[in-house]
Amino acid sequence: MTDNKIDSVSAPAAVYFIFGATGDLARRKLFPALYSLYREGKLGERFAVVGLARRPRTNEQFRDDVFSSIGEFCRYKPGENEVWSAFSDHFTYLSLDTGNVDAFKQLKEHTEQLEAAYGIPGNRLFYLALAPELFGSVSRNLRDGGMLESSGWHRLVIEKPFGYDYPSAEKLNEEIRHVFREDEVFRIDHYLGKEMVQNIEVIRFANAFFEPLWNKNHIANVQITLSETVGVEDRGAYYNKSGALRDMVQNHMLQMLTMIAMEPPGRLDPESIRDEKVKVLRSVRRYASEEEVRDHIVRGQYSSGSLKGKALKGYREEDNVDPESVTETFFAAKLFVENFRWAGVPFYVRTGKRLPVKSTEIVVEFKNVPGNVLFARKQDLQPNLLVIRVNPMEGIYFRINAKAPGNDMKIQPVAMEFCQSCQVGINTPEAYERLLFDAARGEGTYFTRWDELAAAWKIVDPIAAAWRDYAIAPDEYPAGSWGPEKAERILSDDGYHWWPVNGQDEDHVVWVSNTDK
Ligand SMILES: NC(=O)C1=CN([C@@H]2O[C@H](COP(=O)(O)OP(=O)(O)OC[C@H]3O[C@@H](n4cnc5c(N)ncnc54)[C@H](OP(=O)(O)O)[C@@H]3O)[C@@H](O)[C@H]2O)C=CC1
Ligand SMILES: O=C1O[C@H](COP(=O)(O)O)[C@@H](O)[C@H](O)[C@H]1O
Repeated sequence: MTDNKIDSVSAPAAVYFIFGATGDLARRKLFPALYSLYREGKLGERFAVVGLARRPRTNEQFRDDVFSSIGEFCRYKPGENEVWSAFSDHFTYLSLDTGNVDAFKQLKEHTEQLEAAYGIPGNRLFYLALAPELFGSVSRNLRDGGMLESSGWHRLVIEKPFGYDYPSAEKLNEEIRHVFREDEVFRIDHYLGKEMVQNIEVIRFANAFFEPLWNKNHIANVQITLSETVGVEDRGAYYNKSGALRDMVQNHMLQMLTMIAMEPPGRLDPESIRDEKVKVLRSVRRYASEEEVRDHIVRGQYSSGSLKGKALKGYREEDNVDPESVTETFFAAKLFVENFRWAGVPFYVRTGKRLPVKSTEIVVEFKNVPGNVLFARKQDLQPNLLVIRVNPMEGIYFRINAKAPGNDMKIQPVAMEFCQSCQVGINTPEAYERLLFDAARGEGTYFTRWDELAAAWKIVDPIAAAWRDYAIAPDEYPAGSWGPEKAERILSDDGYHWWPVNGQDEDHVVWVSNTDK
């Protein structure tokens, strides 16, 4: 087995095994990502893709599935042309039950033929687009079926959710680690693949004027919003067991928080960056008592309401959801990173389904200057904001105070904006594309290391336990609203408010943005 060296130019020759090839994730994200990488020349020609699932498919049927998935979800559209034909030739399908070791032996033979045909030196990437309960048995059968005996590298890419709580995550991790080394495991958090989340470290560490201000002396609070307009769609059965805390907070929200709060790493390599992120997670204040949880956390569930004039049903009426469910579809919290840099600075986070807009934004609110000394109209002074727009708009927005044109010394907030999506638009690589490419070239920075996951569960578990033990049920909010009223209160008690996202609620703040005009 060779080392997991990073190839920075293009993906090395490899076989990609897509377990769960007939499923939703493969169809919506993985096949389109592979096609985009191919179209951009990042896969080269020395690769093969093997689709694996239980239901029978011929190679032709499988290629047809891939074709329609790409047509629907990829930013490059496949025509019935030479490019498509050359690409699809790389795809084959094998019907396999992950519990059957003999099927893996058959897979080994199939793989060796492909490797000989394409000149692939035994590099194998296993993408598990499967329910997590199957991760352990797949890992074992890959080993017992001889799939890890090739001379190249072996990488295991796994999806969230990684466990239901810390003990189950630890058990899952042990099962995987019996077979794969930590540096061979790539745990996906697709938020880490988003352009603007990756941009945070550049904004912070490549600009002279942010880092000196990036601390408790100058930052009043940080707000992280990940709002969705969708409900639970057809994922009621999964979501009802998970809820917003496990579905979004344990992973995406805490990952964004760590990117904002981490110390500059000694070097920009995966381990140094992830070392710093783990330190942040370990410094997050843990809430466990009933009082702490009630005071700092908001748990909500949407009831019937409306959005853009469309009537929407409540969560409990959704398919495959228990009509008496106490699962939260909204989560907000006031968190603290208890270290020297951030002592006393609140990090307000909120995420929810059936909110008014689809938006992920991070707002860093700076402390105000002592306005009453120089400026008569103190109320004109608005705090400086740095807004990182993650999704769906991508860009950076910096709000400063300037003199309003005219004879009076009147102050108005103005915006300086870099709208990345206006410039590169739909060509921005999608998160899965970037992460698949990173995994194929052994670049682990934007994957979650086990100790990060463990630390995140240790923040989330006591909250879930307090909700259960003290019967803290979610507060209702009408679909299409910004969550329970208490979500405003956790800020207003401190003299703050949520800054509007996506230029919503314009009377709250002068939000002069080129993209919003
Ligand atoms: N869909 C999404 O957008 C996202 C999904 N995820 C995660 O990705 C994983 C896959 O999700 P998703 O694609 O939605 O799930 P689906 O239920 O759509 O697909 C599951 C896949 O697993 C295959 N499968 C199930 N049991 C076996 C088995 N014993 N042996 C071989 N194949 C099996 C199914 O095929 P068959 O029945 O033919 O065997 C199917 O291809 C999950 O962990 C999910 O949480 C994470 C983020 C987003
Ligand atoms: O992981 C998940 O993320 C999506 C939101 O992702 P985005 O990239 O569209 O913002 C969420 O809808 C889903 O519930 C969750 O499992």
